[in-house]
Amino acid sequence: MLKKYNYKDLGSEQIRLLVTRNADNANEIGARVESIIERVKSEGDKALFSYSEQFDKVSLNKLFIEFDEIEKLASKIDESEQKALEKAYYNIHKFHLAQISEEAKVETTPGVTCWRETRAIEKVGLYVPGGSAVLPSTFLMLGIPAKIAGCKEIVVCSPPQKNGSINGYIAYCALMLGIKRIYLIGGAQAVAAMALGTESIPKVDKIFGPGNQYVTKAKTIIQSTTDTAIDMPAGPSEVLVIADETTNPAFIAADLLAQAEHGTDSQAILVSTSNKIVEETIIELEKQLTLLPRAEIAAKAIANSYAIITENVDEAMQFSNEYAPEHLIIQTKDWEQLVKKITNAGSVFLGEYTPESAGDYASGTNHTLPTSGFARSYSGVSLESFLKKITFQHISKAGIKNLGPTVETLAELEGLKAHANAVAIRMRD
Ligand SMILES: NC(=O)c1ccc[n+]([C@@H]2O[C@H](COP(=O)([O-])OP(=O)(O)OC[C@H]3O[C@@H](n4cnc5c(N)ncnc54)[C@H](O)[C@@H]3O)[C@@H](O)[C@H]2O)c1
Ligand SMILES: N[C@H](CO)Cc1c[nH]c[nH+]1
Ligand SMILES: [Zn+2]
Repeated sequence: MLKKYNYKDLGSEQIRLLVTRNADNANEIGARVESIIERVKSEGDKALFSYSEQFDKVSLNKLFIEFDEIEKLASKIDESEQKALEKAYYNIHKFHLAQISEEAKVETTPGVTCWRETRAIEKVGLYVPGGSAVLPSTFLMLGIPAKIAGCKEIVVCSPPQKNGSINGYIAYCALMLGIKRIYLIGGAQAVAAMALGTESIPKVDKIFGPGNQYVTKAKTIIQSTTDTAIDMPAGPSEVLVIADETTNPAFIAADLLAQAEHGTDSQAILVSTSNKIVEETIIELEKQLTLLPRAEIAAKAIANSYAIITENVDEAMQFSNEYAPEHLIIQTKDWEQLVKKITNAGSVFLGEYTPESAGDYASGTNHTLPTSGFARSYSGVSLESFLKKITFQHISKAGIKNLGPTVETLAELEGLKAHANAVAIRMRD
């Protein structure tokens, strides 16, 4: 069950260890992923067929399914399920559409105009996880901003099901998104295939999407070894709940378990000013766990998690900022006062009636978020993730006369005469 610590008893080294989420077998995962990437590089599709047999236990005869099959699979899902996916689509679309922004042109010096224009990243790869649970919600979280951005080529990979196909929910999302082909590949091999290209899988410019430790490791390796970019490291799910003496322990337990059920390597942290609430949450966790189909997975994740008791909410916030959680839930009576004090978090859920699950599925925000402390430096996926901003400038004849001497002086002081000449040559009458 949840281990308990008193914040005031923790030294800086203990805090450092508590906020570090290194997997026990990180070296083994790294070595395995490197060899998967190498094999995809040298063998292409052949390696992909082989890894599907090895890891997904499926013998595929083709690496993708196309529109006819997607349409057939999508038609089989219940109307109520279609409606729920459509409602999620609508809200996610509305939130991401509002992220379109225009920037003004700026005249920095008379005759010198600078501005930025936005262009979509042309070829993007979306990874939709499907190992322990199939996540159509993730398909919407990635596909909707990619479509709004106007990406020309959208390559989608998701692990094959045991029948060598995909499930109807993924198919229904593909129909809504207008995506006509889905590649049946999972894990590190999918990331490698999209970064390097194979006979069947097109190489892309940027890879998006969450996944387990193999997927996340593959993304970080390809980011530094190929010219394909990634959105961020978005690995095993995490949540940190800040609670005080007024928080409902049943709500806390429910929110902790919602992330714990994703995988045994998920983390669910409670930081509370009240020991009583922590004790009651532990009782609630035990009660609610017994009702979950994925109780075994969730129990293991909870065993890897902990509760911290602090003197006040400011101390709780301080720990949360050090931990930099993927999801931060603040359920204290004065949650408004803590908002400005948040410095590191992927996505924040405020108040008693804001479960994190709402953001996972349908409130509108994106659930593809940085984990493992990367919320200190990365944002979650948004429309911007699929866009590039290109800077432009135009300088008139009068403008170069105004700016030229400054550029010449700076070029001279750096000893770069050719730079100075490129300006001087234009300033002669
Ligand atoms: N951070 C986020 O934004 C976010 C969002 C959604 C989900 N998630 C996380 O995504 C993860 C999904 O994980 P998953 O496993 O269910 O699906 P997944 O699709 O990420 O991984 C499945 C694939 O892993 C590979 N694999 C499995 N065992 C392997 C092994 N021993 N060696 C090499 N490769 C192996 C297989 O190729 C398989 O197809 C969860 O940890 C969940 O918490 C994170
Ligand atoms: N909580 C996950 C992000 O860490 C997203 C998700 C998908 N489905 C359910 N939840
Ligand atoms: Zn979730």
